[in-house]
Amino acid sequence: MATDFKTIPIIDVSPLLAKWDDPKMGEDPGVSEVVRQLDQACREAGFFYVKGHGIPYSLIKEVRNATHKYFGLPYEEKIKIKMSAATGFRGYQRLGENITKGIPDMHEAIDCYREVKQGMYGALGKVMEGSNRWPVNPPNFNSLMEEYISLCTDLSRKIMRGVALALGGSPDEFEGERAGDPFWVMRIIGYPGVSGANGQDIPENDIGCGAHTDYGLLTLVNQDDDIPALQVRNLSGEWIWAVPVPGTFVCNIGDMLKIWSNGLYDSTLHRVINNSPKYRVCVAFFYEPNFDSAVEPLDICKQRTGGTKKFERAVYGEHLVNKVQTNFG
Ligand SMILES: N=C(N)NCCCC[C@H](N)C(=O)O
Ligand SMILES: O=C(O)CCC(=O)C(=O)O
Ligand SMILES: [Fe+2]
Repeated sequence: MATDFKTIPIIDVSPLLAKWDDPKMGEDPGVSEVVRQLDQACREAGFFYVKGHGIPYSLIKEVRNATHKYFGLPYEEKIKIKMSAATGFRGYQRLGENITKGIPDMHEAIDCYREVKQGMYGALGKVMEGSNRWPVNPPNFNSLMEEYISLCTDLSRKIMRGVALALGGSPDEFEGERAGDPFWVMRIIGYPGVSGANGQDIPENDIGCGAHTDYGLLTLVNQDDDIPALQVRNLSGEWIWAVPVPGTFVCNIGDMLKIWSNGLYDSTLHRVINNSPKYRVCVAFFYEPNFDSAVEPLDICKQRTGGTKKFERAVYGEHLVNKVQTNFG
């Protein structure tokens, strides 16, 4: 459960990354210190900044630059990769198309998901079947994003090994049937600056993305360096800014980790408001359980929270499909 945190901690994960595949990683003093910080951040805020992650700043920047270029194209160009139920909800959605708690969000986006081949998960996977839709402009967008996805997947897996230790488990707690074959989601998002929606026949409001929690395990947010817009809600309902810290990712916990941890860690509400005159982009990478993973409180976490389970079992793929279907009406 989130507390009345006022700031979001910064965690240097480099000691964890150096030892991630060492069977004795839990005994390493550097790793133990990272694990302690992860545990505190996950309990208090459900949000932290990650530094020392090893993903080159040049790539992080290039991903955002390419995103600015794509959203800067004329609508007719962007809509060539339109998202629909027929594409497995992959592709471009215009401003106001995504809905949060009944209100259209003032963002446009490209949604991408791990590929789901026909029949891969039976009826469970049907809605998400499809391959990603990539723009031809800017050139190399596809390969750039594929490289980025691969690095974000590796980093997330390693952070989850630290989280597993923080929960008192073995580093492999989230491997295998749980998240050894992680589903991933990536949202490439653009938020017009104030008045940016003018002339597009879209109802104006100032909420770029309404208050929500993320759906899976961990999110890595790559946001523009110069525009504060992401806000995180603390226990008393104050909105705390996750101001950009160049070179870091904002990392937060999703709904499935809340369940697995039996509420030791919570998926914290957050929202986006771009009050600046500048167009803001964010590339959010979501590291999630196996699509068909049945998620229920871990025994080690139940023991630490009074012995009873606080959440019912959820199948990750069902949770995702429910969300996707309500997001687009
Ligand atoms: N895959 C993730 N986490 N996407 C987050 C989107 C949040 C907004 C969405 N309309 C909602 O209400 O969930
Ligand atoms: O734009 C951001 O900073 C965060 C976006 C977000 O919360 C999401 O897509 O789930
Ligand atoms: Fe989010």
